[in-house]
Parts: sequence; C-alpha cells; structure tokens
Amino acid sequence: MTDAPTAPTWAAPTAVGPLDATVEVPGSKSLTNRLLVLAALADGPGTLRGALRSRDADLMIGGLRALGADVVEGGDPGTLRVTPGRTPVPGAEIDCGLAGTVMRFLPSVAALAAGPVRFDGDPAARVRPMGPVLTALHALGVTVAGPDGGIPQHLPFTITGTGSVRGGSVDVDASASSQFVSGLLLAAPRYEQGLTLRHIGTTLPSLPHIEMTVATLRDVGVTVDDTRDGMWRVEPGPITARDVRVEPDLSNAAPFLAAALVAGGTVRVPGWPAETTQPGALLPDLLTRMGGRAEISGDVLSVTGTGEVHGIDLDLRAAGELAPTFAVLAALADSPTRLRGIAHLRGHETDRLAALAREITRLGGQAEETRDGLVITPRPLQAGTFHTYEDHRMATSGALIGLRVPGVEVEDIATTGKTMPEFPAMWQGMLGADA
Ligand SMILES: O=C(O)C1=C[C@@H](OP(=O)(O)O)[C@@H](O)[C@H](O)C1
Ligand SMILES: C=C(OP(=O)(O)O)C(=O)O
Repeated sequence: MTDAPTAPTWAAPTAVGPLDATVEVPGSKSLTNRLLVLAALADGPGTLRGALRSRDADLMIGGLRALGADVVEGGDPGTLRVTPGRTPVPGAEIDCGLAGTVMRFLPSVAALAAGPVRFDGDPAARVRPMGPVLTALHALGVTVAGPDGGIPQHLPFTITGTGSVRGGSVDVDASASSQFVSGLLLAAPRYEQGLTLRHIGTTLPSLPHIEMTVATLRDVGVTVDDTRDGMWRVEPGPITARDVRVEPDLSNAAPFLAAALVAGGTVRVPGWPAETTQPGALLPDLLTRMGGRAEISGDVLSVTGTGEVHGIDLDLRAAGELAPTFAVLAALADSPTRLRGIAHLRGHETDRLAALAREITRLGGQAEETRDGLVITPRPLQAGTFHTYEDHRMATSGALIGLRVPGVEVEDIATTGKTMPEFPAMWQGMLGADA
C-alpha cells in the first residue's frame, strides 16, 4: 500500500478546543439538479433560488444548455433563470464529469431530441453503472449505442431520439442506484404515454431520493402514483414553470455536525427544513445515537458533543451518501460499528467501501468490508495521508479524522468542489481560524 499522494495534500486542522460554530451550507445538489432538469422541460421560464453552484451543478447546467435550454445567473450566483428550449438539440455532447445525477438524469431528456446526443465523463465515471437506465430507454424505443455494440453498461454512449418518446411500461433493476428510477421518472411527463416503472431488483437503495423525485414532479403539477411498493406511474402532461427556493444540502452538513461529536462543543446549521425528502433528515437521530445531542429550534439544527463517540449498528440503505461521515466517526468511537445495506456504494464516485477500509486502515485503524457494508473497530489513529480518489465525501471525511488526529494530510481537498467548493474555508471558519 503506497502512501504517495497523487495530488497536493491539505493539512487537516486539529481542533484545539470545543467548537462553537454556525455553518451555512450551500444548496442541495440533489434538489438543484432535479429542479434544473424540470425547469428545462417546463412550459415556460422559471427560477431557482439558493441553487448549488459546484462542479456537479455546473455540469448539469452545461448539459441542459447543450440540449437547448438557456440558463443564466440572475443577480447572485445562487439564482438561476432557466428558459426551456423548444425541443432538445441533437448533435450535443454532454460532459457528465463524475456526476451521477448528470449521467443518470440526462439520457431520458436527450431521448426527446431528434438526433444523436453523445455522453462521456471523467475516467472514474466510466466504471459507474449505467446499464439499467439505458436498457430501459432502449425498451421505450430510443436508440442507445456504445463503442462495443449492444446496450452499453457504462459511459461513453450515444442516445439517438426521433423527436418524441412513446413511453409506456418498463422494468428496471435499480439495486445499484436509485438514480436509474429518478432519471427515467423526471422526463416521463414529456413522454407520449407517460411511464409506468417497476423495480425488479432485490434491494432498492436511497428511497428518500426517489421520494424527492416524486415530490419535485408533483410540485410542478405532474400526477405521480407511488402507492404500490417498487412501482411508479407518471402521467403525461405539462411541467409547470416555477420560482423555487432550494433547501440547504443536509448531506453536506453531515461532516460539520459530526465535528461537534469529534471535537466537542456545538455546531449549528441554519435553514434546516421542517420537512424534507433529503436523507440528511436522519442526521439528528443518528448523531444522537452516536453520543451527540441534537436540538431543532426554529429552522436551526444544533448538535452538541462531548468528544465521546459511540459505535453503532446502522442500516444506511436509505442514506448511503452519509456513510463516509459515519465510517470515520466510527473509527473515532469507543466501541465497534457495523454499517449495513450499502453494497451499492461500490459504484459511487469510487468504490467507497474499499476506499474507506483502506484509508482508515492506513492511519492505523481497523475497518473491514463485508458483503454490504463495513465493520469498524476503533484503534488509536496516527498521522498520515488520507487518499480521496476524486471523492468529495472521502475528502470531507479525512478532514473529520484530522480534527482529532494530528498530522492528517488530505489528498486533493479541491475534490470537494464536486458539491461544496467552499469546503476548506468553511471548515477553517468552523474552527474559528482564517482559511
Ligand atoms: O438522486 C440523487 O440525487 C442521489 C441519489 C443517491 O444515489 P444512489 O442511489 O446511487 O446511492 C445518492 O447517493 C446520490 O448522492 C444522490
Ligand atoms: C453518490 C454521490 O454522488 P452522485 O450524485 O455522483 O451519485 C454522492 O454525492 O455521495
């Protein structure tokens, strides 16, 4: 196991005392990218306020522009005015970067174009699973081609539409990613017969993210029936243009709130929604189970810790994107932890189960992969490089370990730009230090 970083490292600051910080987190990636897609397919111009500006959001904006939508900043960077193109433009090239939401949400939109639209992304994106969404589009009469013949299972690929999509019924195995379902449902109101989608896999991750898709569709006037488990029916019809405010990204609040448990003291996040479909809604309960105290007062969530962290047995199927934060919390706990239900993390930005096990072990901890998760047994940790594999949540997790363990160097902290470019300054700000 080599320790040589492949990108510059960032010296993670250690906490010198209990925290007392208020951290404003930027807009939700998942909501921003859904609302952008719906705005681009709507019946008139619409506006997003408090939208995330980050690599994933900019890639979504770039993809939608390539498909004919006009997206402009209105005043401040978080205000985006979106004017739909009359029909998606053929001949477009879409760079998905490493964004699951772009590679899984835009093929069903590109299918509405009359002509080819080519998709590609980062080298690391070319191993993320795509097969089920492309097989479904093929079954709905859309031409899908990859470099090797057959239905492609990964980027790159080309979608060639005829100007309209028939729609109808499809079976999709979404056990590798809920985004297969969300991507198909988002464009479905624009399909002639709408869409009936049935999940045929044994497990279904990230159900809150599918509920988020259903809620955002309903908010723009689309009729969705989700009364049967593992089945969704989207009726064809117009998508109403709207002026919407994006909630803060609760998953990106996770490392800051978890910091209160690691360093002791209190971290407050304003703008905490009273109701939300974001999986981060689980944070107050989960952080309490690991030794913190959570309080919601008005729209401010406060988490207070003592520096003591307890191990947990946790099924994170519904909220896999929280797993990196909880894995490193577990490495700093006073008893073992088992994380379950997250086999699909092997297809995230990197194989997160392997990456977390390797990096925790590299610092002297004990973390083992199981079939569907991790078992982490606390051990004293030591200085070293925390490798991040172009994964924003690995980078924020390395910072969290560094609060407690002096001498942690986080490789490529800039990779947090995927969803939170301001992370290094926000982290220093939480510690009361200058960036
Ligand atoms: O639809 C979304 O916005 C997301 C769904 C989830 O994907 P998976 O179901 O692939 O885990 C989540 O992990 C990802 O960060 C965002
Ligand atoms: C899995 C994640 O991202 P993506 O949207 O690229 O799938 C994530 O942000 O944790």
